[in-house]
Amino acid sequence: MYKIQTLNAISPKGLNRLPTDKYSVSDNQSDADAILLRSFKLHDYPFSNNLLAVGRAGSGTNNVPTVKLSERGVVVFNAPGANANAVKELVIAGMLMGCRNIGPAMNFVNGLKGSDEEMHVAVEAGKKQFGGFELPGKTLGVVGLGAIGVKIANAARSLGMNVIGYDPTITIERAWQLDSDVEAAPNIDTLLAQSDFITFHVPLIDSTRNLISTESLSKLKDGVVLLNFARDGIVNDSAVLAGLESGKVYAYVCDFPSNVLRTNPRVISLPHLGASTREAEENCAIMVADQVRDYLENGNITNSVNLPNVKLPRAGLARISLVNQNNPDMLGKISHVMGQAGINIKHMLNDSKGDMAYTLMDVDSVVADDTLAALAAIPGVLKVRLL
Ligand SMILES: NC(=O)c1ccc[n+]([C@@H]2O[C@H](COP(=O)([O-])OP(=O)(O)OC[C@H]3O[C@@H](n4cnc5c(N)ncnc54)[C@H](O)[C@@H]3O)[C@@H](O)[C@H]2O)c1
Ligand SMILES: O=C(O)CC[C@@H](O)C(=O)O
Repeated sequence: MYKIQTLNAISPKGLNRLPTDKYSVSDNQSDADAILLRSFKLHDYPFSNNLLAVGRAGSGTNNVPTVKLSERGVVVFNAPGANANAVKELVIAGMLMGCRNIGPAMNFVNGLKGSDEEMHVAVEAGKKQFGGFELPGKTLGVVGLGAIGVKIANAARSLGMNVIGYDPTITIERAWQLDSDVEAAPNIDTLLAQSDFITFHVPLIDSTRNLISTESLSKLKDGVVLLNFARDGIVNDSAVLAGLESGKVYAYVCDFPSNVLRTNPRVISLPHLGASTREAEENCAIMVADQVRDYLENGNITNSVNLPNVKLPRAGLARISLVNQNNPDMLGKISHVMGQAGINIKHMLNDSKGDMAYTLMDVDSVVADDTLAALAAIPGVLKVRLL
């Protein structure tokens, strides 16, 4: 029986992929084999020695201590693209809310008093304060052209906007998906200087902190609509406040409220709602549950952030799965142990990602415990399993 610890509400559509005869799923599990979570901050979590996998039912993994888990040979999965449409739709809504002053206009109406007739008079007299502007012909700058950024860039093109994107590590797959009229910015400063709307879709890492800061704010046009549906910290809240006061920033729409900005009338802060649709929650949970199950039962890896994709159809009596450091001669040492045990390797697949490597071997012999112990004793081998 595999033990699965859930640390956030994971859609039952995903949990149902883990059959109850093989999986015990609970939010209070000891010695879990795998953890499923969304935004739970895992950095100080006491991991069990049994832990094999962490499944992030979402895209960002900044709440997961991936380096620490890699050192323990734990595979970290995420669900790339599974919530991208949900975020795209909210960003398009955010752009429209920002340029049409929906927040201040709703506050105005909510504050009206008197009869319906008196209200109609106040509405017609007051509405001029909330006149906005339209999307066609304006330039949207998209920072980060991954699963979400590409969808937003393409949607904005279909709404008649000019789109400029910046992503120094865009993948070939994403570049193929991008509308050919999206312009590539040579650097972020060019994007900041040309855009009327700017939206961020990058992971929170050292190089993406404070992409909007007091310094970068000066590079913006006047009256820009800024959107942050990526992570808290990518846009500096104090810089935005200064921008709102000076007129550099027309409106700020974000998924990460703070006390500095929450009550500002030109700010729309949402409670981290980007991925909160029924469809996105189901997509993420199904994707991550399937990936974790395939790893636990077959050793196959799909969509891991710390290990390579390795997938081998089962063929043989037994399968050995090894997570190891990406050091020279690991395969030589592994093959030597198998040879010493007189075991012929029927199929073998090995690949690496950064400092980590992974090996799957199918064999037709019974594998004794001392062979597994000899594999585990190879310096640099972090996890060995017989499947
Ligand atoms: N608000 C929400 O609920 C919500 C939902 C999903 C994702 N997110 C956040 O959005 C981020 C992006 O999600 P995604 O699914 O598109 O991820 P993704 O991995 O598909 O795309 C991220 C892109 O950012 C690019 N990038 C990295 N550093 C960059 C830099 N310095 N400048 C420009 N581009 C850079 C990468 O090359 C990649 O193409 C996630 O990491 C997560 O933090 C938030
Ligand atoms: O799970 C959520 O609600 C948020 C997920 C989102 O932040 C992500 O990075 O995918």
